Amino acid sequence: MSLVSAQSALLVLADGTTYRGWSFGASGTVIGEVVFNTGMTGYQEVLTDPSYLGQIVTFTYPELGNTGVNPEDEESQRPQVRGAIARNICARPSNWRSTQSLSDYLKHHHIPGIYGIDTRALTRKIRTVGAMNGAISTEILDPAELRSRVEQAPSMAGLNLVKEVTTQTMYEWSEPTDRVWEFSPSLASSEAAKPGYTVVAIDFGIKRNILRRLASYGCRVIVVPANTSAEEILKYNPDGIFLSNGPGDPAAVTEGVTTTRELLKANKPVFGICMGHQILGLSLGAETFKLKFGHRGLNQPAGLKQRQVEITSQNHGFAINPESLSDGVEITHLNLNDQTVAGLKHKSLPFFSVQYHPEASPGPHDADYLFEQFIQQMEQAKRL
Ligand SMILES: NC(=O)CC[C@H](N)C(=O)O
Repeated sequence: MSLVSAQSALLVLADGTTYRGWSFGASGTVIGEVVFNTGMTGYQEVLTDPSYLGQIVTFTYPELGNTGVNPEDEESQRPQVRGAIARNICARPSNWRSTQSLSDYLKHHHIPGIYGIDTRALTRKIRTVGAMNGAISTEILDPAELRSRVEQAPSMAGLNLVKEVTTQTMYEWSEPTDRVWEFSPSLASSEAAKPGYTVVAIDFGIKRNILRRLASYGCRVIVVPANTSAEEILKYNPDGIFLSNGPGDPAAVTEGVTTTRELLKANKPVFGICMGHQILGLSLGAETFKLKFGHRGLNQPAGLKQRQVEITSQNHGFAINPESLSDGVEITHLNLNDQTVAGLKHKSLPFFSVQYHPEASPGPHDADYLFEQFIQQMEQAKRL
C-alpha cells in the first residue's frame, strides 16, 4: 500500500479561483464540472455512481478513505467521477471489508484527486457562484495555464453522456440485497412470497443497488441499452418499465425521451429515478432546467402531501420546471430545502417517478417504499 503523496496539485475553477493542495490517486490533468456532495458516508458508492460521469466531486466530509474500498460497494464496474477533491485523506484504511486504499484504487483507475483543500470555502464558492467547470492537475501548476484549459471544456448543460455509461448489450439481473444487509422488515423476516414480475430497466447509467432492490422485491430485471426501441422493449412483455438514473443533461437524451413517450402508450406501470424521473417528465411534455449548484448528499428532505417527510439521498444538477407540467400530471414530492419538484405521478395512469434515490447506497432508507409501490402497480395492472 502506498501512502498518500506530498506531490503538489492544483485546482482551478472557471472563474479563476485557485486552490493548492496535494495529489492522491492518479497523476495528470482532468477537467469537469466541480460539484459538492455533503454525505458523511459512502464515498465509494458516490465515486462509482455513473450519474457523476464528467464531474469532479468535492466531498465536504472532512476525511476520505477511512474505510478503504471493497469489491461489494461498487455501484458500477468502475469509478465514474472525473476527479475527487478532499480536505484530508486517510492513508491507512481500517475496515474488515477493505481490500485497497482509496488512493491506490483511484490510481489504478487513472483518476486524479486533490487533498488539503479548504472544502468549506470551495463549497461556499460553488453555492454562491453556481456549479462550474474546473480542473485538477499535477502537471500544470500555473493557474492561468490550467484555467485556459478549463475554458475550452464544454458546459454540462446540453451534454448527452448516456452513451458512455449505458450497457452495450442486454442482461438479466437477479441478485437481491445481501440478506446480511437487508433492512426492510417484510423482506428480512420471512420467505416473503416473491411476485416474479418482469421489469425492463432502461439503462441510462444505472446503479447496482437499484437492480438489487428490484430483485429483492422479487422482480426479474432485464436491463437494456438506452437506445433500445420501444418495440423491442415491449417484446419482453414486461409487467413494468423502469427508467434509470444517469449522467449529463436529461434534455439532451432525446432518444430516451422518444422511446419513453412511445412506451407510455402501452399504459404499463413506469417508475423513474433521478434521470429516469426527468425523462418521464420530458416525455409527458414538461421541461427541465439546470439548478444553480444541484443537490448531492444524504439528508435532503422531500415531502408534500405525505404526513412524513422523507430524508433522501440525492445526486442531481437538473430538475423539472413545475410550470411546464401538464394538467394530467401531479407533483407528489417537493425538495423541502428549495421547493423544487422531487416527485411526480400521472393522475390516471400508472406512471410515477422521483428525483431522489430510494435505493440509497449511500443514504437513508426512508423512500424504499417506492419500490413496493411499483410492485403494487404491477399487481394492479395484472388484475385489470
Ligand atoms: N442521478 C441522476 O440520475 C442525475 C440526473 C441528471 N444527470 C442530473 O444531474 O440532474
